[in-house]
Order: sequence, then C-alpha cells, then structure tokens
Amino acid sequence: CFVIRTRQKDTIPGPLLARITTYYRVWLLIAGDAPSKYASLHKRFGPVVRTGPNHVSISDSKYIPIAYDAKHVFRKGRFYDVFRPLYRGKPMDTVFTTSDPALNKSLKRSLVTHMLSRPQLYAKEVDESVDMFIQQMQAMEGESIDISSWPFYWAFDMTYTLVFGGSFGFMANRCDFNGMVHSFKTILRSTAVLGQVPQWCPTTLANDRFMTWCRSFSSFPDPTIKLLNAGSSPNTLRRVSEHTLNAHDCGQSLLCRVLANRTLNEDSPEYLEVVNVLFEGYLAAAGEVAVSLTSIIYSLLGDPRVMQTLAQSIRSKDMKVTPYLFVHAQLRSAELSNVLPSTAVIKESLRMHTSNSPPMERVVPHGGLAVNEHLLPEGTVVGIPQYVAHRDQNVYGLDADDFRPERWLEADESALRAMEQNFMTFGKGCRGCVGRELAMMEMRAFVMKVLDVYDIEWASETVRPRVANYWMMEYFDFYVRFKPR
Ligand code: HEM
Repeated sequence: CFVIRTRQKDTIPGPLLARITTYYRVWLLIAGDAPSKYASLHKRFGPVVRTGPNHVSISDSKYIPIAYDAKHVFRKGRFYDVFRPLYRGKPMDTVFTTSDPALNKSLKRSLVTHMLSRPQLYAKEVDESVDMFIQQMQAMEGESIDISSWPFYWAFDMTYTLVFGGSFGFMANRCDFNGMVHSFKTILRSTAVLGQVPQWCPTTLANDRFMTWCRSFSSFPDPTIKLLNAGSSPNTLRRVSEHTLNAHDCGQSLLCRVLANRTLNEDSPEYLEVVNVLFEGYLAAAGEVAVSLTSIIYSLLGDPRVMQTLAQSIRSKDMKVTPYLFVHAQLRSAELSNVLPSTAVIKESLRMHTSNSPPMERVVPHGGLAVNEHLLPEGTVVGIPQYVAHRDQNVYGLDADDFRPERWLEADESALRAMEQNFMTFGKGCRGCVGRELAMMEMRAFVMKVLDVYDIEWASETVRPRVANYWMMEYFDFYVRFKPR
C-alpha cells in the first residue's frame, strides 16, 4: 500500500511523506485533530498542498463552487465507500455514498428523500420531541447532564419518530439504548480513518464474512445492525415490512406518508428506499444534528454574553416561537429580523465548530484542474477543508477566529453572500445536504424551546471538555446543568 510517486516533477508543495505514502493522511486524522493539522499545512505550504500521492488540499475559497459543483462534474471519491452499510451481505450504496450521478439523482427524486427535505411536515413531531427532552430535564433537575450524549438521545428518538412513528426509547430510558450512540461514535471514528486507505475496504467493512466474524464479538460496535434489529416493538425492519399490518400506528411518520395504503414487500423499491433512508436518517442525519447541537451548546457556554442576549430575545413576549416558520430565513429581511438571532447563533456555532472538518473529497474530472500555477491531472482527489474556509479572514473579517454571531446580522448583502458561499457545514453543490432545512428547523426548535425555560451552566469537572474531530466532531466529558429560569 505504500505508493511511491514516479511522476517526473511534482511541483505541488507539501510534506515529503505525503508525496510517498497514502498513510500520511491516516496520520492527519488518527489523533482527532485533523482540522488544525490541515490549517497548519496551508499556513506552511500555501493554498495548494499535497496531502497524499494522489490527494491535494486547496484552501482558496474560489474553488469551492468548482470542486463542489452543481452538475456532478467533480464526483465523490472512494473515501465514501467506507460509509456503505452492508445490507443482505452486500455494501449498499446510499444517496450519500454513491459516486454515480444517476443513482444519486434517482434516490433524491424518491418520495422518501423528497419528503425528508420538507421540514414543515414534521414541525409538530419535532416540537413534541423537544418537549419530551424538557420533561426529562425537569425530572432530572439539579443533576449534571452528559451533553455529549443527550443531544444524540434526542436526535435519534426524534428521527425515529419522523421516519417510523413511535420512539426508540433513548430519552424515556435516559440511557444509550442498545449501546447505539457508543457504537455510532466508535465506528464513525474507525471508518473515517479507514476511509483514508479505501483499498482496505473490500476486505474489511465491505466484506460480509469479515463483518460477520467481527459481529460475533458482542462488544463490536456496529450501529447498523443495532439499528435494524432494535427499536421499540416491533423492531425497525419488521416495522417497515409489517407496516400495512400494523394498521398505521405510526401517525404521520414518513413511512405512513410514503406507503399510504399500499402493500409493501421486501423487494419493492419503496422498501429499499426506506431502508436506504434509515441508514441516511440515522447514521448521517441524526448524528450530524446531535453533534451540531452539542457544538451550539458548547459555543453558547463559552460566551455568556451571547447566551444571555439569545435567551432574552427568545423570552421576550413579542417573539413567535414557532421555528419551522423561519426555515427560509437564510438571508436577511426586515420581517424576519426578529428571529435571526437564533439563526445567526446557530450558523456562527457551526462555522466555528463545523461537524465534518477534514475535506470532503472530490475527484478531478477529464481535462484536469488548474489551481493557480498547478495543473492537477484527472483522477486527483481534491478537497477544501471546511475549518480553513470558515476562518478565511478575507470573507469573515480579521476576527474570523472569534465566535461572534453578530457578523451574520451586520454584514451587507454582498458580504453575507460571500459568507454563505464559504459556509460549508452542510456541504456544497449538487451533493450538498438535502436535510439542511430540516436540520436547521430541528436545531432552532431545540434552542428556542429549551432556552425559553432553562439557563444552561457548565457542570464539567474540567474547565473545558475535550474536543476531537476525525470525520465528525466529538466532545468528551461535557457536562451541563439545566437550571429553570
Ligand atoms: C446539522 C445537521 C447536518 C449537517 C451538519 C449535515 C451535513 C452534511 C454534509 C456536509 C453533507 C455533504 C457531505 C459530502 O459532500 O461529503 C451532507 C449530505 C447529506 N445530508 Fe446532511 N447534514 C445534516 C443533517 C441532515 C439531515 C437532517 C438529513 C436528512 C433529512 C441529511 C441528509 C443528507 C443527505 C441525504 C446527504 C447526501 C446528499 C448527496 O450526496 O447528494 N442531513 N450533509
């Protein structure tokens, strides 16, 4: 697996090891500090840096719309193979993992994905799930709450309700039901590292025999199997196939809406779509929402002034707390200005602590890519590290390293547009996040409802929790107290 470069002259700057071995990228990720390592590389070598024999990282944000284009010109690289779940013994391409534009488009056109991208359908369920969270906090008043886990409990339960109706039972049981959160975090860490050497994938994560062997160890962290076989009764998969027999006990869930009164069998396209969304819904969407929410709380706790201003604006009587109404408040407008503080705080938190920081990989198409004085040949894997783009002083100002939500409110239209263009938390272009609006609505609902009734305080033993980022942000030893106001 050590690849020695044989090309004549490599003019792209970068560390020597990156030129000769793909394992250099494993080293970049393995300690959980990839974002700052990428930032240091760019500081040292400039806007174009070689990070592997076939990998180049670009920090110049004018390449964002090129590498993350709207027409599938730059396709996803093999890194995403590691996120393909094994379903019926074979790796299953999902809307997120596939590099095939046709499959991506068809899965996106599917009713299931289409419905998930319409947040207004789920406002009531989202509101109820936040109410459930608040009830649990009331019951645990005075206790210190593990906030690196509870947002997962909330997001996993809520997503289950949206997709299937019913609940997983994380919040009700006040614990990591079936060990799913732990498995999710552990496997994500390993897949991110393994994704740097995707040639290992066919013999490991994508290999049914290997995975079956791993699963014979009860401690093996496998969230997909736990997800499929767990859940409130009946289990998740049986819930899908027995849907029509269950006489629609899942209310207005996505499953109910998609299936209406049709019969479902395990080979029908809808069944596969639902299973596909299950993987997306949990292993991408709910996890991303949970970790983003943790980052928001982390940012607010780090800046009591912002926490207080936000809480005051939420608690003021003329404020309408119906978050789904504000889904389209991406740009400023007079009538929505009263709700923007929550949007600004969320965006600023996600700018500072974006959940996926290593570059999202794309493959240079036929014809190559000219970046400054370099020509990257077809097949080169490129990416723009979000951490670096989010701290670009030309776009976010000289205080780009500071948490300052006001920047989203003060900027004029053209500055705001540039900030939006550099904001990569939800990805970009045709492979950007389809659940962005749903996620914003969920997080807004949480922040607005919880801050309406609670003050949040640190309760960690240490001053600050430890933060790591492999592929997704992770917080350790992060405890808070919810104090009724
Ligand atoms: C705060 C929460 C979320 C964040 C930060 C987030 C982030 C992202 C990012 C960065 C990508 C692009 C990944 C890449 O190009 O490598 C993405 C794609 C995607 N997201 Fe999200 N996401 C969130 C919530 C959701 C939700 C709630 C859903 C479900 C409705 C969802 C569904 C998807 C799907 C299906 C894709 C793949 C789109 C494609 O490849 O065409 N995400 N997300």
